[in-house]
Amino acid sequence: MDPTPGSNHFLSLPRPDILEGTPSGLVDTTTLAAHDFDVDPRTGFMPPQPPLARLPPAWEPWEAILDHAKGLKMKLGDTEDLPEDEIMKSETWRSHVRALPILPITDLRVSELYLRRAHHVLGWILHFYIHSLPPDAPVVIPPPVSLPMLRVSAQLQLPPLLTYSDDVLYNWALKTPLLVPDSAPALDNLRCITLFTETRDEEEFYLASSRIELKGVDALELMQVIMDETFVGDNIATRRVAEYLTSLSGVIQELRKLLLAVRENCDPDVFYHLIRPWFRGVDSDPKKRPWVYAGIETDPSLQEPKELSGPSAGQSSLIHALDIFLGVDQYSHASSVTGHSSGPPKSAFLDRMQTYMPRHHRSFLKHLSSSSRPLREFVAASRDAPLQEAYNAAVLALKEFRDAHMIIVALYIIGPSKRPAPTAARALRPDFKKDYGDVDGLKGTGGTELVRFLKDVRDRTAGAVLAPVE
Ligand code: HEM
Repeated sequence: MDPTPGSNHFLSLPRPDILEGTPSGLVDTTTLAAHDFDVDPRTGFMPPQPPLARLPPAWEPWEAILDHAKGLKMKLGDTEDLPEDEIMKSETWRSHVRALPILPITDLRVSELYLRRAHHVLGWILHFYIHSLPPDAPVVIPPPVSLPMLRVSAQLQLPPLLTYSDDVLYNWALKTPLLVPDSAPALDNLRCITLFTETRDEEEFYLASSRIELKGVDALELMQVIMDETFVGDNIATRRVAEYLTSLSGVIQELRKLLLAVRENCDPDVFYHLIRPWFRGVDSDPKKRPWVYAGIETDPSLQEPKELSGPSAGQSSLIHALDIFLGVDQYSHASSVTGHSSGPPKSAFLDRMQTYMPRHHRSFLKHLSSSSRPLREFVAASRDAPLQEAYNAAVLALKEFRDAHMIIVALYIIGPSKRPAPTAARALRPDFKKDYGDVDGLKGTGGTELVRFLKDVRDRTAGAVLAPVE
């Protein structure tokens, strides 16, 4: 796919260097829809066209070494009783990574699509490298990966490791070509480009999120029309907002179903033992090893990375958008909900996760939260019982989405970590202490003390429900 299509095309305008900024008076042309926060009316936070699947030939060494890693079906470095030939196989691959040339990224900066693909490829190499290391080896990312990754990440304003955008938003292709050109892909017409394990389970894990993102377009559309109506604000608008909110509850219920459907093709034990450890960031490493980006000291323009949590759907802009739009974020994003009870102070987990989102999506969320007519205030001020009921139903639908999410977490993390509990999938609201014993030490890939954190966010979501109109 040529990311510079035709000399008179919008995307062919020079991409402003992100570190230097857009010259004053000029629009941000880093992506076609940058002026629209890169949110597409057909595909939402997913790009409307399948993401670039290969970099130009100058960066073929990265693509080739990633292909090599995928083909080797490497095992996790901390696999118990790993046979000697597996240890040698991954060490040989890592020695090839260390021997790569340090490729310049200057020419990648012409296109956001090149940079996205570079972050994806380097992120995957970096995680293959770190998580295939023997468990006691220090984590030192060699300069041929660390330096371009830091430089690409600075351009994209993302942390230098895999993010949700690498494994979900920009990790798909069409199974079969679209029947109607430029339409949104059907939910069952997606496949993934890059996987750690080449298993259907891993692909389904990412695609569950992709489907939620695509279905979420209906929610984004409703948010838009509701916002328009709240600006009108008369009686007819109030009635319409109530109707749209009822539709929004229906969409959130659909998202919940899509989330629960991950159980159809993703096996919890395969996920927990074989897939999930590849995602670990620095704060979910059981050995608490620091990550060293070797060579960083040779380039004064680079900064020591501060955010190194592994990819998590907590980085999905869609769920954040729902929180913000419904006014739930003042509860769920409260500064006390950090996901950490010990260690250095952290900011609210969900706010921290926004630094892992593509920057245009981050700006979209900022724009949404600075609305001069916040929905929750509009509903509270209306004293209109049907409107309030419709609003509360939407908030509760989001809480039910989080209830379902806890079922998934019980099934995919807590169960396998304590021996599988066959009833967990069917339990509506698992009693964690009773069913699984002490789970306080379990960490999410985002580094959270996951049970306490997820329960806290779920319970706080319901905190936004408005008291009935008297
Ligand atoms: C097998 C599937 C899944 C598992 C095992 C899982 C696990 C987790 C865990 C452990 C966390 C805690 C934060 C962290 O440390 O990363 C989390 C957070 C989160 N996950 Fe998932 N997740 C799954 C699928 C999804 C999907 C498909 C979505 C929606 C796109 C989603 C949305 C979220 C959100 C929004 C958070 C932040 C907490 C919140 O807002 O409630 N998850 N997930």
